[in-house]
Amino acid sequence: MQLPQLFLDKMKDLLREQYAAFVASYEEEKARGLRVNPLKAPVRDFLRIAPFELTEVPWVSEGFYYGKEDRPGKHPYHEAGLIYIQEPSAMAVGALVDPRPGETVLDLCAAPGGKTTHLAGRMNGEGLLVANEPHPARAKILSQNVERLGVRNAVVTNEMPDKLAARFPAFFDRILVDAPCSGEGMFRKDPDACAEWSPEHVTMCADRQLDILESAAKMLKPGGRLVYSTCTFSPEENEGTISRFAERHPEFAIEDAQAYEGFDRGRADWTADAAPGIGETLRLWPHRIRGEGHYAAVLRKADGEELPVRRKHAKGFNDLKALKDYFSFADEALTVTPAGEFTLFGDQLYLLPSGMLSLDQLKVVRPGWHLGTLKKNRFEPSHALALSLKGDEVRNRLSLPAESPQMLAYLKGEALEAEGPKGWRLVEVDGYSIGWGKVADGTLKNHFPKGLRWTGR
Ligand SMILES: C[S@@+](CC[C@H](N)C(=O)[O-])C[C@H]1O[C@@H](n2cnc3c(N)ncnc32)[C@H](O)[C@@H]1O
Repeated sequence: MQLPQLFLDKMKDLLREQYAAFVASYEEEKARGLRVNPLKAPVRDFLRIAPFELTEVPWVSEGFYYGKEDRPGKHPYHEAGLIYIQEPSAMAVGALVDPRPGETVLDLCAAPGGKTTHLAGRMNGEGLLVANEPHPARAKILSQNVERLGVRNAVVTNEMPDKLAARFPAFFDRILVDAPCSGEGMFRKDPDACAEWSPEHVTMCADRQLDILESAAKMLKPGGRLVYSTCTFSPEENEGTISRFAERHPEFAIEDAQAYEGFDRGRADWTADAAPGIGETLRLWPHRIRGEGHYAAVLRKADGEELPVRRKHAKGFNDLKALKDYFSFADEALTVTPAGEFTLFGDQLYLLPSGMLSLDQLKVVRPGWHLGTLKKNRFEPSHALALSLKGDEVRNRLSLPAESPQMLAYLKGEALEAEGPKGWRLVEVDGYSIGWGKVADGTLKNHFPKGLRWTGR
């Protein structure tokens, strides 16, 4: 692989005796990783059914390497949201954020959603997760991944960080800034990052990272945890950005980020005016672990009183007459009735996560748990609702084995034979929800979304 000469010269200077091993790592196979989604299945249950060659990623309980011949991204379990394909080093970041159920969490640079879905899994559907991505097309992909993994408590926004900072001052318990960067750590995986690289790009990225951190700092509660990460090696974007931020923000202290075998520490000698604690940040190197390059820092904002702020809470939509068809659907098809603060976007019905602030004037891709469409005189449940439901939350289900011809036919959008009562039926793969069907006269009409169908397979 052809790496930029200026990049190689710089790495040689920094790494010295480790340089040869570092360069040799570019000739090695990249590590392939997947993360089990605990919102769908506990890890031990997934391991019982997984048809892949899995070995544990040492730093994340939900993370596994898979074999070279495996194609987990093309398996019905992927479609059902049981797994997320994620680069193993990147999994370390979600674990450092370490969110708890019930907390208020922000993922500020979130697409395509690897870390958002990791955080969501750890929050177990409780609390509020705001996932933001300024690039519109990427925000859409983020939203699709939130849907596929059956996340109930996330709001997806498409904003610049400063716009969010004005709306959410001192609001979040934990914030992740997985910053846009020069991507040096991904050259092996992503040749585009390699082609874009230049010293000027590194400097531009470092300045942008500082701006993003400024917004994040405003949105964190006193005592809150801020995790900063990049997938690049350049000290300017790692120790440099964190040191510049810490100098401007004495209310933040760098905390010890938990290290595992093969993880290295941030280098105070690689930046001018290194912040105290820079040696407690993490560097992950491809020649030291089975994963790509990453950097991560954990910071804590000092406890203290913030000036009281007036918050405008999201106003729910509670027109019971308009919601009548939704409640009839829930009565007939479900054993639970998702309820709380509803919100309507056009004819699309959502449930807002608890504690959500007003979304007025913000670009919102997904305002919460998508329940379905309020059609004229009937309610049609959404694919997101199907993916987030467990078997015991629905009255009627049809579980198909992953390898069965019926499963493939369902994913291709075909109708299936089905006995039993008329009405909505949750289709499952080996007991895990994957979509809706509607039964009448012995036939299950296929409601697997057209855009997701497995055509050509
Ligand atoms: C490293 S990627 C995030 C990867 C993601 N966290 C994941 O795990 O899947 C950085 C993201 O930041 C977005 N971004 C670019 N400029 C930004 C800005 N000024 N503020 C916030 N995010 C930005 C990029 O579009 C990109 O999607």
